[in-house]
Amino acid sequence: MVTPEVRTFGPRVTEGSADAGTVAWTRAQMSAFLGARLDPEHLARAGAAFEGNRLRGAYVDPDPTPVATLRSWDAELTVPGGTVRADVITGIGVRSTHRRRGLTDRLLTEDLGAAARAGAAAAVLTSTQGALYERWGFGLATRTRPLTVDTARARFRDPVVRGSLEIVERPDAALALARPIHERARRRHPGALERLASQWDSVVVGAGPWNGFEVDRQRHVVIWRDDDGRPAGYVVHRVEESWYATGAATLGVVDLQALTPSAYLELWRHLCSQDLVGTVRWSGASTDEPLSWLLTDPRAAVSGEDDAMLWLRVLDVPGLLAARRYPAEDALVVEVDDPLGHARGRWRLDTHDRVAPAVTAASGEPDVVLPATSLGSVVLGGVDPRLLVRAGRLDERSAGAAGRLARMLAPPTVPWNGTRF
Ligand SMILES: CC(=O)SCCNC(=O)CCNC(=O)[C@H](O)C(C)(C)COP(=O)(O)OP(=O)(O)OC[C@H]1O[C@@H](n2cnc3c(N)ncnc32)[C@H](O)[C@@H]1OP(=O)(O)O
Repeated sequence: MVTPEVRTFGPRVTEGSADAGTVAWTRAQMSAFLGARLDPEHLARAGAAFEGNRLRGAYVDPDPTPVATLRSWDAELTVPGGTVRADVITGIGVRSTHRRRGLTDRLLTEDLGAAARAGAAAAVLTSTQGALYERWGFGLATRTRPLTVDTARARFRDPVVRGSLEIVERPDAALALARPIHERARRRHPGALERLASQWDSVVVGAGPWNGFEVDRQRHVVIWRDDDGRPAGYVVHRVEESWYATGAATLGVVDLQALTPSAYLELWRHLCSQDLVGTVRWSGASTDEPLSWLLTDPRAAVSGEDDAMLWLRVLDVPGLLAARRYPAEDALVVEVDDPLGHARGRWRLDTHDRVAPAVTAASGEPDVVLPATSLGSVVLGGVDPRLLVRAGRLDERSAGAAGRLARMLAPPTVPWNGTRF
């Protein structure tokens, strides 16, 4: 059997058409995900949407179409108290005739190696399958928890309406207002990512390669301004089940970002007070939404089952640990086991200086020993190290070390990534 050759390149689009390599790569990736068959115009749009990304493919010559694909790019990832550069990975797809031959392993191992050499502190992905990515050192770091509101029961405790709302019809105008809000909001949530222009397209107009760039005309963007007229929150929503049969539609929240408690309250008041709406549902909500605390009847807002969102793979342990801030002053020696090598080692994490935590190579006995997957899960603060001790996934070598680590890693807000990719 011929061993496929791995090639990496950037997409090229000139005068409205994508080059042959970009077209073949995009077609292969769409087909691995059972996606839409794109015509040349849309292939060029897909290529343009991938601008600045790394396209990796495994090729069996002379076939110009790769049998396996992977796409990645650099983006800022929020960590508690700061940001790091992360390698964002998506589009891993293998032709059905070439599965289970180690092609994902090759593409992913190469991508992680290149990202580590280029100085990325971590790699992140969202996954179609939960059992897949731990073998490459990814740990589940953030979750979402769907929120469903019965609008007939939702009465807000605070009757005073603040600020003003604007329904922005034009997508470019909506984007110009929403983007700066998101840029500030994402820095408050460990696990949040900077968005590519193409990701904004999919949020605001609902168009992307997966649906043949079909515009979702059900989407509406509402901006909230404070009493001084400053934009401080927005919601993108769409009707999921029409009011036509029942007189009570289900409104889906696509994205909601609020910079202040008032922005959050007023956006939800708006969502829940519309005529012809019986239910509001946000599948991508955080696991600590304050909504039910704003209502006279907390049970008007019901939370569903958690879903896995962001998987994180640490590539640079000292870089990542030194970039975040810690609410507790302490010092621990942490040993990380990593078959791929990127995170392997023993470090002393000293957080006595709250502004400049020290991470140094250590030779003494470790207080905790954990695999790279567990480090990926705890490093943003979304998973308590004591839970992983109970699950046999973190070894506490000195008494109470997992609790001390939990206090050091506690995040300012629960990690949340509201952008699936
Ligand atoms: C970040 C993202 O892009 S998520 C999207 C993932 N892609 C998809 O779901 C599209 C459809 N599926 C596919 O294209 C492929 O089946 C993939 C990408 C899931 C796997 O690709 P393959 O090339 O077959 O994987 P590869 O042969 O490298 O297998 C590597 C390891 O993962 C294991 N593995 C492969 N698929 C799965 C799976 N679905 N669930 C659990 N383990 C799996 C293999 O058994 C192998 O394990 P081993 O190292 O212990 O032997």
